[in-house]
Amino acid sequence: MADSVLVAGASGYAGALAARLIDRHPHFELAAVTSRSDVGTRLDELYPHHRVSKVLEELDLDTHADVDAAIVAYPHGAAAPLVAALRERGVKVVDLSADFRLHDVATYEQWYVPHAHPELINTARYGLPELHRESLHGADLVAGPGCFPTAALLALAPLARAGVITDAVIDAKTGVSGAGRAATAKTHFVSVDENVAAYGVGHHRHMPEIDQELARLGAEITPVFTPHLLPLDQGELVSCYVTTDRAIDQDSLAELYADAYADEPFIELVDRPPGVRDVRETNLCRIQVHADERTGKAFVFAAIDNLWKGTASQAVQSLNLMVGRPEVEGVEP
Ligand SMILES: NC(=O)C1=CN([C@@H]2O[C@H](COP(=O)(O)OP(=O)(O)OC[C@H]3O[C@@H](n4cnc5c(N)ncnc54)[C@H](OP(=O)(O)O)[C@@H]3O)[C@@H](O)[C@H]2O)C=CC1
Ligand SMILES: CC(=O)N[C@@H](CCC(=O)OP(=O)(O)O)C(=O)O
Repeated sequence: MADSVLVAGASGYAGALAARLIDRHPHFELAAVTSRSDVGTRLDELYPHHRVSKVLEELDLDTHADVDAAIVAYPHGAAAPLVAALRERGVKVVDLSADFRLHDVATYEQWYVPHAHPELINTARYGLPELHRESLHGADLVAGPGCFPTAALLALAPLARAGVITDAVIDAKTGVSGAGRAATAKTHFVSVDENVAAYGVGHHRHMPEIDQELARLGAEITPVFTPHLLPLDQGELVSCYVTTDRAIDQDSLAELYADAYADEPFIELVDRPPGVRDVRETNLCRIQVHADERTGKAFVFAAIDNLWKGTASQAVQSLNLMVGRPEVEGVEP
């Protein structure tokens, strides 16, 4: 029997895509899509390309919580109360926000806002299946990783697990959809078009998440992380420059990554620099490694689609594991 799934915040970029993936999924049934400002509008009026005809409704827990699972696509801070209400009613949840990613509530509150449900933090699993698959099987609450942490952690995990990283620089580029549906002075067409600029310099909210997850993988470092905004709608590239405690030649580096990702359906190892177009509208992460003889550093480049592998399709990948379905179902490469 199909598992019914609610998508809350479906009028936003990530929620709308999640609704489309659930609607097309062979096992899940899209039970309802909710929003505050677009109630009564068909989702395909807002996003014709997703071709989901369901009408957006105002969230009503009395009716909408009668589902097996939910994807919550609210901004951070707004997500936690809904997640808590859904968990209270026994609904499995993938939360796309940052509310349950950081294990330490003080760190969360330092970088975000006061946390409404800190008691749930330790019940959440980090939804990066390639690195934490076992913990996602049967999980009730999964925190979808940030888009930059997804790409950066997939890029760095084999070296981190090998215990060889002493330092890293993560230079990141992203498309504008990462900022969500509402335009701001920073994301307005006129600001972004024909332009490229760094942002969040020295204080981007994904820093503590990357630090936390790298430490879990065995690299207790504070990497440099700087994102740049590009005039793209979707797509994200991280260029990582890694200092290691020993020399690693190209063959050893390539072998390390080939072994680490041998059975991963969504990781593509390639021998030329990946571009965001190579992975557009897929759940793939495409990675190239380069042992740089001149500097002795390991270079790792990773490209994802921020809305897909960076959030919505990765959420479906996790949801598959949470309910015991094949991991690739509905998000096949
Ligand atoms: N875009 C991306 O690439 C990524 C996004 N994420 C995360 O996914 C979540 C959704 O992001 P995205 O789709 O880009 O954002 P959007 O701004 O496009 O969408 C946010 C959604 O939440 C609703 N919403 C906004 N404020 C509130 C509130 N206070 N209470 C309830 N609902 C609210 C909005 O609709 P309405 O105002 O009508 O209710 C809308 O449906 C965020 O937590 C984001 O950080 C994570 C990784 C990547
Ligand atoms: C272009 C742009 O602004 N991108 C966003 C990406 C946010 C994201 O991945 O989501 P979370 O907020 O859920 O971590 C940013 O840099 O904040």
